[in-house]
Amino acid sequence: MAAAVETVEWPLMRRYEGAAQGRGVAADGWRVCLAHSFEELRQPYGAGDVPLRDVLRHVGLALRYFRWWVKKTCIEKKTAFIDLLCAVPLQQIYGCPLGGIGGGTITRGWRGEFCRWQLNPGLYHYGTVIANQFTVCLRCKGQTIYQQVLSMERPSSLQGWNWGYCGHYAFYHALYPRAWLVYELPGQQVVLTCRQVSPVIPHDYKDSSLPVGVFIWEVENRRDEDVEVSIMFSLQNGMGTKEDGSGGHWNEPFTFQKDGERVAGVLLHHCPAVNPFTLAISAREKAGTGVTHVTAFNPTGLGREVWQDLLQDGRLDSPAGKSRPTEKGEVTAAAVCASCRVPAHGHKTLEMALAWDMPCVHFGSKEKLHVRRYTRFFGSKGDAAPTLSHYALTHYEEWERKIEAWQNPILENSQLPAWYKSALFNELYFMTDGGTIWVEVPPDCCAEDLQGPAGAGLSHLLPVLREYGRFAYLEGQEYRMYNTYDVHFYASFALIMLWPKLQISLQYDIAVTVVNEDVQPRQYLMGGQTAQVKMKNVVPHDIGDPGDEPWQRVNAYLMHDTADWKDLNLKFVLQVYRDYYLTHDSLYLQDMWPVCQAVMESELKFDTDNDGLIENGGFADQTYDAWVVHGASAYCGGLWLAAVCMMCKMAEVLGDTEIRQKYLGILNKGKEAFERMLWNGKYYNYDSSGSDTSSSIMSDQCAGQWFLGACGLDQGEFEVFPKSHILSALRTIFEKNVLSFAGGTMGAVNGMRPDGVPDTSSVQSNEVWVGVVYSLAATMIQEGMVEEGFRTAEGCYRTVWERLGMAFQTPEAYREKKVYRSLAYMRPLSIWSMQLALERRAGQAPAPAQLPQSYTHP
Ligand SMILES: CC(C)CCC[C@@H](C)[C@H]1CC[C@H]2[C@@H]3CC=C4C[C@@H](O[C@@H]5O[C@H](CO)[C@@H](O)[C@H](O)[C@H]5O)CC[C@]4(C)[C@H]3CC[C@]12C
Repeated sequence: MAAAVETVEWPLMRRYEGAAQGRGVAADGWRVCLAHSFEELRQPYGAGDVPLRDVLRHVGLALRYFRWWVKKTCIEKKTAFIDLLCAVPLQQIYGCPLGGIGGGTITRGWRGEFCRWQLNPGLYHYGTVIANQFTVCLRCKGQTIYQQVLSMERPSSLQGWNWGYCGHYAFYHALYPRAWLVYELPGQQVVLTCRQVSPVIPHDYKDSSLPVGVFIWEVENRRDEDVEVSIMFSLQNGMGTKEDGSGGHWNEPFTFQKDGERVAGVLLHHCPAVNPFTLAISAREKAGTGVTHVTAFNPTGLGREVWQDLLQDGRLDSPAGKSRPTEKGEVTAAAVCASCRVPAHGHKTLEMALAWDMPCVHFGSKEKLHVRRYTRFFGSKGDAAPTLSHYALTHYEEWERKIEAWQNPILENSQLPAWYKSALFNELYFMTDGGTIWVEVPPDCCAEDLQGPAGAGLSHLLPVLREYGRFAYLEGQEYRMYNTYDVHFYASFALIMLWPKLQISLQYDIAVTVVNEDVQPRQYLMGGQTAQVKMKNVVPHDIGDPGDEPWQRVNAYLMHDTADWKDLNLKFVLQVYRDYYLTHDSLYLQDMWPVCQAVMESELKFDTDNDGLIENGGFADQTYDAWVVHGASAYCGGLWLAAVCMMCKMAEVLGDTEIRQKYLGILNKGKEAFERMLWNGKYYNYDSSGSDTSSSIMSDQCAGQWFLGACGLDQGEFEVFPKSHILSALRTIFEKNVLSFAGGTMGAVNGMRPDGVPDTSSVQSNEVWVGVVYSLAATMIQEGMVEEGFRTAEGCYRTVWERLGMAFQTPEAYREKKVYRSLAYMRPLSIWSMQLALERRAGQAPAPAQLPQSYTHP
């Protein structure tokens, strides 16, 4: 047993028996031995986990939901936007997804499997396609000495292949958007390192949109003789759904040459009635590297012909011409093989790619045809797979240089803990694998088409959307709503810091919906009341369901009527100023200003006693949508004061003295009311209702301060919350919600009673929300509690990535024991606010925006 790896640093490497470290593997990231298995298997939160009191409280909701679910799934034959009755079972298998932003994703597992598919936008198919493999063939002196599928599986199909690779000799290492698989080939003195690269590059709006992934195979020959090495990449035509056998799919070999660079491979044309696409597997031809192929084979049979073909000479037969279209019930696959000679004690590289071209997409309703972002560079005819493959294989080195230039300053900072470096980059997987879609605005589209019937009067809407397209990502893979806004508030830090133009574009889309309405009546499931889908002058909950027609029909969420939610409007105002502060985009600020005023006007009606502070409505009227709030509250009241403060600041920047005066008056009154009604000497009470749990300690009580601090609006004339109160509240949260919960090892519980027992008054007060914990950690860092901030966030990372096996599917929530809720969720992207807080402390954050010339005070 070599076990040369430090197991404290890599707790998931205990079973590693190899000695190889691989070639060029990053020093930081998430590392796991392929033989590892996670001991704790959690369950999705289900009806059985609901305490009797909550059962009684939610019985009406349960009945209404059940009725709605039956209608949706059994009568309309559609899937539910949240399926509480059929949760996706937890599989502890996922690794880095392949693909850029918004062109679809194919996730590989950490054991190398192709297992999670999101080619139809926002709609996931979970299933490992067994034919999708890399196989290695080694030949010495003209004889094949070793041929092995690089998979631990022993499937019932393709039994003519040599399966069952020993996982103790391989490990996986992820540092998104790259990942490495290191295979020691037992007894062969050959080490293979497969580096997987996707084009996810901050501030890049071209290559980051491409639906491609590259696999660079580094082959190390430690023998005293030369070895001929072949890597075969096999792929099924389709995603492993029943559609693969629907007939009419076909494959064809291709070569593509440009600027003296040549790639060769096979195109797999997949031809369903809706959203047809072409997959391409390919390799780069260069001196000393030969590329061969099998155009079509049966992946459901024994696979002997392909196996023998490779075994014979380390090459594939390479027939010319295309395959015939498949019959109904028939499935087809193809393979590409790259081969080279590696000298004794030498090293060689083989470069392969997977590209997919689904240029035009329909959502579930099939009403509108959308054209993906990458088509502006590669065309929308559906013939781009060869050029995409060539582009990927000739540009990945440049992508890696850019990725390293972005990541290295953080990775090389010895002050930062290793787990944080892994968390920061790996959590970014959701930017592409959040059901993400990035589409073009049609060229014939005019401002009126985009602004909706009410005409939003946004002067730069059209140029922004024309230049940068439209972007949407899901609340979660299991919560199928695009751009859920109360949650995006947390995640938006990743977007504004890395792809600011996409955040600006998303905000324009929200602004349009604000001024528009949808008067269609419907019943809301939580309260049972009937109200219209979307009211004018309020921010929607979400931009729609990809199973329907997003952008066109917003507010897929029908648990509550969110026109009465207290946080959505405020979160719009807070993001507008934050975005302006970080981008200095004054045109954006000017366009958003009337919208901010409109939503704040709507919000003012929630200040029923005119004390300058809004009140919650006695139901779960904010992002904690199953945790009731009465009267003034730390969470919404704090967000309100922060938004009022930002209204003053924006009015100042824009020279709008009247509005500035108005909100200054509200701010002064509201601050006084907030302190009087909620401050208890140690922290801000959950709410002012005086109920049994109104003195609960909410981990998110400083959310307003979090945003103010991120925008440098937390001191001097802009000090909204007294510094001493914020520090005392954060210390209390650290002591109670973090250290007194699960021994301080699982992050912060949402609600804690002052006596150190979690608040079980609602299903959500008793949960840890990973994204909230990362934002809390950022707030702590902003306030100088750096160690506490890292300790708080570390609990979540270690729980999710190291203990529960939920890598690349970080859930919204977990409890101390047994259950989790909503896998692969948007909110944890808030970890990027920790990075912003660290950069601000180090003096690297952008300078505050200057006043635009035309808007300077008179
Ligand atoms: C009689 C039955 C056996 C008792 C059943 C009780 C259940 C009906 C409820 C118990 C737990 C409830 C769910 C808790 C969370 C939910 C999430 C929510 O959607 C999104 O949640 C985010 C918070 O996590 C929020 O920020 C986003 O804006 C929301 O889009 C939808 C409701 C629910 C699923 C909730 C439903 C009812 C229970 C299952």
